[in-house]
Amino acid sequence: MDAKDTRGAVSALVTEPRFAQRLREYLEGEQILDVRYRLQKMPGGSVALPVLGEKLTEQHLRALQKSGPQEVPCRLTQLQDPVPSKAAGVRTPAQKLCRELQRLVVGSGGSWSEELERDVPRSWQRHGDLVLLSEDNFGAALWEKLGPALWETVASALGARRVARRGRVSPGGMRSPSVTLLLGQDGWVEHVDNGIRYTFDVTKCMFSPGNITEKLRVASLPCSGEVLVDLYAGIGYFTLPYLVHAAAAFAHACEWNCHAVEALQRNLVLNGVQDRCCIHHGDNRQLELQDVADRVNLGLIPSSEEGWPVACRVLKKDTGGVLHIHHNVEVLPAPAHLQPGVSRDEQRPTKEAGSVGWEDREREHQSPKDTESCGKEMQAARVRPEWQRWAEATAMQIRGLLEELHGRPWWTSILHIEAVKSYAPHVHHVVLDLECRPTLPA
Ligand SMILES: C[S@@+](CC[C@H](N)C(=O)[O-])C[C@H]1O[C@@H](n2cnc3c(N)ncnc32)[C@H](O)[C@@H]1O
Repeated sequence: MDAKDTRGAVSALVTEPRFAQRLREYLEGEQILDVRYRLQKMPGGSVALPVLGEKLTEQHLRALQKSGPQEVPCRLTQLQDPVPSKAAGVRTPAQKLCRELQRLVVGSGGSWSEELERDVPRSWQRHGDLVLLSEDNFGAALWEKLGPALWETVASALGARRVARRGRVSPGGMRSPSVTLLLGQDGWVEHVDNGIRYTFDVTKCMFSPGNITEKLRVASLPCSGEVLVDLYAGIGYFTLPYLVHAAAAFAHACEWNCHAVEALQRNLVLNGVQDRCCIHHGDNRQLELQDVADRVNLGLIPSSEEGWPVACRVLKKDTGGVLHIHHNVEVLPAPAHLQPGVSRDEQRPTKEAGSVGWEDREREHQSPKDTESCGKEMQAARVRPEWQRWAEATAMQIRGLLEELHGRPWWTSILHIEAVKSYAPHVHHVVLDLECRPTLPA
């Protein structure tokens, strides 16, 4: 049966108005009425009923033409400009995408299947006019046969002009994304986050939308007059909020990926803060800087541990400062029987449960044992014990590094543990705000 849709057009059966109701009932009964589109009046007064072209068979047409009381004289046509029904009007972008792809596949001579339907993306990242698809979709062999029309359809269904697809972030320290541009000339995009403009090439730099809460938190930190060292600056995800909103006086931004450095340079200019930032292009472990920072950002996961010695070196040796240490902490689920009255679902970590702060606590004259008392306070506030244990071990280790470096006692204090996001099943990206000060002579 040659009743395939062509791209943008919809198959329909045309009949006289007096047969329209009977035809409609038949098509509904056979589940081939295309409810995504309205019935359409045709020139000359006939009525066109949209049908699912890929399901309409020769048998259907024969049954309709068969003489007798059920006879419905009709002919097949293509509606070039179908009008979406009300039901179609409330479709989500994902449904719209699926529908357009279905039409493309069928129109190209293929047949739609559940496998293809499962292969259609349900979510994506949008960067202005570019949609970034994940690596999990369009795996079926048939997609490739559709050529550029596939990506043109994806773009038009999602109201975009460019399409790119992500592979896995390459395992090296550069965190380079393996993103391929599928439609469009280049991968440069622009984002505005919390009033800050970021531009970067999606095919060359990583973007972490999940870090938005941390970017907002950083923006609200009181950093007036401070010097920041951002050891893993990337395109400036954190450097910029520190400079633009948190009023840091100056930032040293370390980054070894030349593409990220290029984006960072552009972003500093875009936001008018290029005079307050020095970019150190290279491996931060070789950084020559020391004794300059009031605050050090260590935004690398799964661990920034390799940067801890350099973070200690750049902290001001007479007054110390605050480290913001990112880390992925693994949380092992407690057996349900050990948690009376708590279902497994309730045990699942949530962002809200994990965000704890006690900025109000007295910080003067703290000694290293304060780390322990912080621990009790945090547990009371439902910090995961694993986060707590990791934070305490880190605080001890950093204190050791600082004492070894300067040959005198220092204290460290856990100010806050922020849960940024969790990765299934039990890995949590957390940020430890650690205050580090040299102990004043008695
Ligand atoms: C997670 S990404 C970007 C970061 C941003 N802080 C965020 O969380 O969205 C970490 C950045 O650190 C850079 N990087 C990793 N190790 C580095 C090193 N030893 N020296 C300098 N840059 C490094 C990577 O190239 C990458 O751009």
